[in-house]
Amino acid sequence: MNQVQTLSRSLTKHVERLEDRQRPLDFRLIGRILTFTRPYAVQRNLLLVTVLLRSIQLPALTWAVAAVINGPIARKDVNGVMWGAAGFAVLSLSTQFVMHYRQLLALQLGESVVCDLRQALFAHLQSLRMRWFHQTRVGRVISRMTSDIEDVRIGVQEVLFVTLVQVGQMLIASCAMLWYDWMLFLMVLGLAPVLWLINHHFHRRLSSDLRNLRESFSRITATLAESVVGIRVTQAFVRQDENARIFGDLAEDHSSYNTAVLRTQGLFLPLLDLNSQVFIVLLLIVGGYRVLQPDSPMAVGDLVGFFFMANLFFSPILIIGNQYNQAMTAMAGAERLFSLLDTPPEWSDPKDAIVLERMTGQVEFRHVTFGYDAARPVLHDVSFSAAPGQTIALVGHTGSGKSSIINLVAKFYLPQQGEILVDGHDLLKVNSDSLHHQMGIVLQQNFLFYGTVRDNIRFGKPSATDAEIVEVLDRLGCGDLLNNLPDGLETQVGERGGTLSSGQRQLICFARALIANPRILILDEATSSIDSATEARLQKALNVLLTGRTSFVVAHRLSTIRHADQVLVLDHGRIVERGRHDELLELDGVYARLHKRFVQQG
Ligand SMILES: Nc1ncnc2c1ncn2[C@@H]1O[C@H](COP(=O)(O)OP(=O)(O)OP(=O)(O)O)[C@@H](O)[C@H]1O
Repeated sequence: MNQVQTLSRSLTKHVERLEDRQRPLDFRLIGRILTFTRPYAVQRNLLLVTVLLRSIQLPALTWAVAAVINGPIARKDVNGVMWGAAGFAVLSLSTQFVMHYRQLLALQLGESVVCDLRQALFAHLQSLRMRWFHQTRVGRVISRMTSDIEDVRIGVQEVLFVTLVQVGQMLIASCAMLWYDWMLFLMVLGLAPVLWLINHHFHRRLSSDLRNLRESFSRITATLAESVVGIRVTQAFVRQDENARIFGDLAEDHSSYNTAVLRTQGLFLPLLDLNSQVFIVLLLIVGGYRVLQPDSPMAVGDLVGFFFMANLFFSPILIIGNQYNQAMTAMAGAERLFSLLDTPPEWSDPKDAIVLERMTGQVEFRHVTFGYDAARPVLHDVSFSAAPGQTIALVGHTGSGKSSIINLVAKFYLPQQGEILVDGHDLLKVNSDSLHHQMGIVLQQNFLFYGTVRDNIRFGKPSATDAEIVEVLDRLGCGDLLNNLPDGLETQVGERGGTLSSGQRQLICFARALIANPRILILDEATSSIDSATEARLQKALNVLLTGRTSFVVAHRLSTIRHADQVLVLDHGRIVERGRHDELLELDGVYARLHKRFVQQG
């Protein structure tokens, strides 16, 4: 198999993992969506009234035309025709009025439901624990919030009420046809399933063609995105021709699916039309024969009225077919949305959780064993104690368990065995918010949110004034940082802080942590290399940040380790050495070897 086929295959696999776009109607799900309309019961009930009126109005309009033809026109009664036309005009005006309000109310109801659903989903997402976020792809979370909710919105705003109007219209048209001529009505009833079957088959085929089309489009966009992001690698490895060939294949693939969609539409739409024409021919023959009978109870006007009603009976079949398709899409979206809403957080604080008032910052691990997957522990029987105000440096090879320890201190995960105590309280029994309020975290990636420098620093203390922010920056020895920024505190940091240098980003993260004045500080030192002047600055700021609080530092700088009260050396999830820097050097073990490498690299 050549490379083009391999890539296409792997992309196909990726796309095959796309979630199902449709699922059968499920009244449990529909009921659940409808519970979101409860706060808007008045609006929803008014909407149902307009739906009822709409289903009556269209047949009534048609009936009025037939009545005028059959009555005043047949009698050549000019006055009657004028009154009839006026009556029709009034009825038609009221029809438009009701249609306007039906659409408006449906629009408002759909928007309200979607807005509430989005908020419920966002609040729920924030309550989920770290493991869920690690296991779930961001794209999936975003599509819950966007395309799935959008499908539900269309379901509420359009599908539900349009279908009700159409079904109502069909029922009333059926009654009218029965009244005009029950035999002709039976003929119409016989044709309805044929039309429904053709329509259903058409939609199924179209839906499968459209799915192929969507998937091929996803392959194109995925390849395009990769090509743009990875252009440097492409050019460096002179892969342009190869990539162009792969892209060409995908583009041809997409084109063939597009043709298939058009071919399906081109085949079925005339077929549906033909079906209607056949129906008209049959109705003309049978209806005409019945009217022409000398003792026929059916007048010409009745036949005209019957034609109109038959049209009102058949046109909803096509519309309902379309809506049915949309409804199945909404079902798939709703099912995914609700299954996310029903995902419980991995754990919750006990009801009587201890609220930590003012912590001293004493932390103790007692025989802690932990694994992201319980069957595969990454920390084994870890025990240590950190006195208030101490700095604990975590050192070890990559994957040795340093970040896992800070994940446990921060109560992002719970251990499988052993206990973690803060101020003597088992973390399991501690109220998480009260812990997090007194905890500061500075991560390696320096995550900044979209907004200004001020917004980002205030994240640590929403009530902080500008004076407090400036004071914190001064304490960190980086007051001049603001002068170097184009708009001072007002400077936009761009997406993820993209408009700032990595040193500036780190300082802002330090300020964000310091302004909250945490009792426990967690710091994953950045490994990115920065110039020595910035490095010295960060070190000074770091010393300020660490002073007076219990700190856990995943240390990458020798100076941080030297100043630590305790260095914990990890190897394959176990603490293999512990002590101060000098003591560990004397041991001449794992740490001494790591140190040698540090010094050589440094
Ligand atoms: N979210 C996760 N899900 C599953 N396994 C994980 C997760 N995070 C880390 N691990 C695994 O746990 C082990 C310890 O990882 P950890 O991140 O604690 O190491 P580390 O010492 O901080 O490494 P580094 O210095 O590279 O950041 C590794 O084997 C890693 O593959």
